Order: sequence, then structure tokens, then C-alpha cells
Amino acid sequence: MPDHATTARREPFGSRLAAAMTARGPLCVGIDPHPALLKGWGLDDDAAGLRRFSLTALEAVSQLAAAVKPQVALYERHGSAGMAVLEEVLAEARDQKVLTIADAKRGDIGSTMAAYADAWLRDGSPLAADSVTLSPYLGFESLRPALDLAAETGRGVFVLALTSNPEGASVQHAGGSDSVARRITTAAAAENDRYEGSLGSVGLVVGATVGNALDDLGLDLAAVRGPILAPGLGAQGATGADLLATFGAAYPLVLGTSSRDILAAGPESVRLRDAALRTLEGLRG
Ligand SMILES: O=c1ccn([C@@H]2O[C@H](COP(=O)(O)O)[C@@H](O)[C@H]2O)c(=O)[nH]1
Repeated sequence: MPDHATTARREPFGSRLAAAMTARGPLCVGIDPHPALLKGWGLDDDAAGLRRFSLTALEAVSQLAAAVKPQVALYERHGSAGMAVLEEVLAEARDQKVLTIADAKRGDIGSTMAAYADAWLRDGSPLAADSVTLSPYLGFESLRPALDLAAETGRGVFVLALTSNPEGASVQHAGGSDSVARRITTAAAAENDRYEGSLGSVGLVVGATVGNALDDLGLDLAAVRGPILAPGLGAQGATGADLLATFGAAYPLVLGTSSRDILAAGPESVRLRDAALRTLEGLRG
């Protein structure tokens, strides 16, 4: 595996993720320290419990997952102590050489977006991750500071396109043949023109639960040439077979991600690993 700490500036995120997916398979493990999971692991719902949970989950899967995806909201709910834990988790992931996707879903006017970009994508930031999730609903172009900084620092972004929750369709399908989702995927494809190799660094979030939406909306995700982060496996009901049926020709670009379904197997590392490997098998099958 490449050393992410030293190659961040040289090798674009898309190339690093493509290498990790080839070496390990198309699985991202979400680190979502929900209160109920902390309780199930016998931990308190405080910063110490959060830290133990996160570092245990990370260590268990860091050699088998192509990426890990800490859910930022679940650190934020513990205030500054929770964010300090998140900083430690991101640093530890770097040391364990597994790619990180900070699931922060940031999006704002350009001047504020520049600050979000600094937080998640600038070298030396305590919260710097390999990539971050972004919300394009203030307009795709409002994401420009993050798109440009990611390109400059060899990091990546995943832009929400078709989310896994049932409410998403009311906004994302709007517009018929010129749907909101189509505009987002078209804009992401244009961004990836600046990247060489099989995968650009501008990815999309498309839920494993979206069923026939790609066909219904006439979306060609293979043409985007970016990674597709697909949440919705396990706890939200989707399976590896659903992913294959949903994404078709774009399936090689898909990074399936699962959080609660895998984490519920803890706290023993061996059980966490088994759960992650089962999910990976489902994606390979
Ligand atoms: O469309 C989306 C975008 C993001 N998510 C996030 O992924 C995980 C899913 O967790 P599970 O426990 O595997 O359901 C979670 O952090 C969501 O915020 C999503 O589910 N759908």
C-alpha cells in the first residue's frame, strides 16, 4: 500500500483510492459511534468511550478496508472533546495507511466554503482527511474552493448526488430529464477532466438503496470517471447484489460503505473483522 502521509501532495486521491480498491476490494467501513453502539460495546457515551470505540474499530479494519469513513456528526455531539478524538482517529488512520473519508457533508457560500476546505483538505490542518463529503445544494460551483484545494493537495471530495434516504428524491429527482442529480453528475464529470488515470478525485455519493433511479433519470455514472461512494448497505437494507443491479456498468467505480451493520459485531476485533469481510464478500460476489 502507498504511504498516504508522504504521497498526499504527489499522487491524486482518485489514483490512491483506485490502488487501495484494487489491493483490498471495494469496501469502506463507516465509523459511526452511535450512543446505542457505545452502550452495546459496554462503553460510556462520553469522549473516552468514543475514543475507545473509534480506535478499536479502526484498528480492526484498517488492513482490509480500502477506506474508513468517520461520521463527523457523531464526534460533534461530544463538543470539543469529541472533535479532539476525531483528530486522533484521522491521524491514526494515516499511520495505519488506510484512506479516510470525513463524512462532514459541508457546503456553503464560497467564502465560508474556503474555510471548510482549509479544515478538511489543507496540509497541516488537524482535521485534514484524504477526502470529505460535500453538499452541492448551494450550487455545485459554490464548492469551488474545496474542488481546487483538493486538486492542489492530492485529496478528494464526494459530492452528494442521489442520497440513500427516501426523502432525497424530492429534491434530487426534481427537473425531469434535466434533474438536479444529472446536473451534479455532469458537473462532477467535468471536474474529473483535470485528472489522469482510471479514477478522478471528484467522487459522488449515490445510495445503494436508490433502485432504478439511475435508469429513470438517464444517468451514466461510468462517464463521471470518479469514485462512487455507496452508503445504504446493511442497516439501511441494501445488499451487494442490489449494488450490482443498481450500478451496472459503473460498478467498478463503486465503493460500498457500511457502518452500523459492521460495528454492531464489536467490540471484539475478530468479530468486527469477520463482519467487514462478510460485507466485502457480498460486494465481490
Ligand atoms: O446518502 C447518504 C449519505 C451518507 N450516509 C452516511 O453513511 C453512513 C451510513 O451508515 P449505516 O449505519 O451503514 O446506515 C452514515 O454515516 C450516514 O450519515 C448515508 O447513509 N446516506
